[in-house]
Amino acid sequence: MKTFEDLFAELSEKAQTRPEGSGTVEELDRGVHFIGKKIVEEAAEVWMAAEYESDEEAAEEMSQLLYHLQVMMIAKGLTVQDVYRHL
Ligand SMILES: N=c1c2ncn([C@@H]3O[C@H](COP(=O)(O)OP(=O)(O)OP(=O)(O)O)[C@@H](O)[C@H]3O)c2ncn1[C@@H]1O[C@H](COP(=O)(O)O)[C@@H](O)[C@H]1O
Repeated sequence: MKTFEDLFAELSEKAQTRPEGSGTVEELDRGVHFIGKKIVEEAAEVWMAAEYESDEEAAEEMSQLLYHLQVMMIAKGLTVQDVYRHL
């Protein structure tokens, strides 16, 4: 199990080292517009899962939304502190 911070550290490392086969690297290379579309898509999937699917499926969709949000953070050069200061 990974925390939000664990995942952000992992994705940041992937962005630096660019390992073969990383979906994160692929998504970062596709840029902010593509990442934004994934966030919108996953947010809708969270909503639908919360209304019509199991709690487990909703939790999984939420995890995917958090993932794509973190990819956007990295694409924009933002840290977790940059986001936390607004919570
Ligand atoms: N948490 C995630 C994660 N969540 C979502 N995704 C990606 O986003 C896709 C899921 O969202 P999509 O809707 O595009 O795909 P889908 O099959 O339609 O899924 P749903 O429609 O059912 O939501 C997956 O196929 C992954 O490519 C993730 N990819 C990676 N991670 C984490 O990020 C780490 C680094 O990943 P890589 O960069 O690929 O090594 C991994 O170790 C994981 O912990």
